[in-house]
Amino acid sequence: MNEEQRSIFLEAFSRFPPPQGTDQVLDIQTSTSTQLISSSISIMILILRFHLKGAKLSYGTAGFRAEASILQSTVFRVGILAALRSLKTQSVIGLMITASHNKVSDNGVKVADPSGGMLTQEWEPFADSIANAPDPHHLLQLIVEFVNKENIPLEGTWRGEVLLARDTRPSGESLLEAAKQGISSIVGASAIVMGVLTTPQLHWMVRAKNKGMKASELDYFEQLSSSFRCLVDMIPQGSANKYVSGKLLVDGANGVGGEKLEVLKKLLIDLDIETRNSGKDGVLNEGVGADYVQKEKVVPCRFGPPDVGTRCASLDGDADRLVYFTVLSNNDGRINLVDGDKMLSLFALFINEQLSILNKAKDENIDKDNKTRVGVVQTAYANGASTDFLKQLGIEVVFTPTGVKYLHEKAAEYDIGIYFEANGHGTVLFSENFLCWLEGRISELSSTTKGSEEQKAALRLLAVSQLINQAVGDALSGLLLVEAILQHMGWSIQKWSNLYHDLPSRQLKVKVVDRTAVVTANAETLVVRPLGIQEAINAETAKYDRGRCFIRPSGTEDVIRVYAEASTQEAAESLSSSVARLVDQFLGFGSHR
Ligand SMILES: CC(=O)N[C@H]1[C@@H](OP(=O)(O)O)O[C@H](CO)[C@@H](O)[C@@H]1O
Ligand SMILES: [Mg+2]
Repeated sequence: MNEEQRSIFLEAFSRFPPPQGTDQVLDIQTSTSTQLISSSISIMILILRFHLKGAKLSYGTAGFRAEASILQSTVFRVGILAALRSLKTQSVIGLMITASHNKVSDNGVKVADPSGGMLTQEWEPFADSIANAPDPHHLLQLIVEFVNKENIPLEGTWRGEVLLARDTRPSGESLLEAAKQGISSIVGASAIVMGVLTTPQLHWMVRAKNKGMKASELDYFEQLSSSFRCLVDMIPQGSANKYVSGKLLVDGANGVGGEKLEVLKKLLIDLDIETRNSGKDGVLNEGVGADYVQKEKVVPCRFGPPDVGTRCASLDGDADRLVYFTVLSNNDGRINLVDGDKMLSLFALFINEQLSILNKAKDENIDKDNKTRVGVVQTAYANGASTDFLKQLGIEVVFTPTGVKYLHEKAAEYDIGIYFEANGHGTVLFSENFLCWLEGRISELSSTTKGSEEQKAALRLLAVSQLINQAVGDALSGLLLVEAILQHMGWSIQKWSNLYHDLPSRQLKVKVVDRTAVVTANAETLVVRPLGIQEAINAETAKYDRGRCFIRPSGTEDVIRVYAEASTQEAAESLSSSVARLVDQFLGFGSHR
């Protein structure tokens, strides 16, 4: 045992004295490296303190989520995983304590990889197995095996570094402490507490830090505000009109997003924002927030008739989702929703416009080889009208299963990849190659045709790449991009909303005996098991004009989700109910709503 490990051990030892019999477990490490043997003593002591209280957990689509009081042990274990990931990649890793749009008594934990993206899917089985290890013996054995299998270097000079943050949930502080203990229990990796942040801020910082860029919270705000300013400064004369210049009302979901928007707002001179539900006197996600607004299609608390016609936006609990809406004038609390699909369409239009200005002057032959590959990524939940609209623009549209980890991966294959889930989580990714080409083009144009439209288009694209979060979907950066583009186009929210009209749709959840009995293919649009159900769904769907319907097991709840679209609301309701009945018939009794 070297000096450093000895001090880690002694420090942990003094805080968490070993219970009786701990020395017996040391046998299982005898075949591993000396580094792990020595640090395993302190890990074991900590494991005993953070013992799992009997819940079955899965890393799922967005990390572990559960009732906060049972999460101490899980978060501690994810801390160990984050430290190992940092050692394996020799890079800074992120660990976020949040349960996003879930109720305030829940919490969760997820890991950001060195790129700032989600934890690699290859490590998810390990995350599941350590989260569910029944006892300290088992847990330590899993860690030892994994370290050996992955050849994780425990003996180098790099000890690992994990940036830690949490949202505003009251349980966050003690869970953050558990994460810190987990992180430092592995050969003394450093846990750097960033405090209360939005999820995308943490992902942004991890990415920036690993790229050797400025990575503080102030740097984040400065990058967002200066790139926004840059876009606004290049708005063609006469474009910005009175429809856009009005106030923007933002529902902060009583979470971290509202709080951060208040800070960002001070740096924005070109935007009049009023934040409501910023958490001072309301409950997180209760009758507020992007998930509530998008799923229920009703106004959030503190919005109502006086706001009719005003541009409104709603963030979710950890500010990685954003939707826009307007309050309808018939005073029944209903809204006109402008969702993730419409944001995607707006971004695609703007980017396409800039690319065509930029490429106008290019030599036809060069153009053929250097054509910028723009791709749009959606899921089966995207409204069919949005997909038609995008295809009409001549844009390549591809589909992935639900979950941003899939969309992000696909979008990264393009020069410019735009992805959004209908619920408002998404971003625009620019490839390194494209950015390199763009910078070259900007300097070329600066020396030949400075101030030209081509040069401005190139500068706008560069500013978009700096404004929109390159690590993960980000409500704050998404909001600024929407606002900049609306000002650029001189569009009101109504004009934006009228780009196309959503097909009426309906989502239901059906409780079944075993949701894993449903196996899907083709980006979740076809059911291959149980046999026969897809044919039955097809027969129902065929009865409806513009009917489209699919089912899939949720990755975050114990339900089968049913999604139906049709030419009228009544038809969408009817199709979804018939298919929910089919789910009951094939998969056991249940109730749906
Ligand atoms: C229909 C729907 O909104 N599904 C959501 C939801 O996943 P499910 O697997 O459908 O439960 O939570 C995911 C994580 O937040 C999000 O990525 C996804 O879009
Ligand atoms: Mg969220």
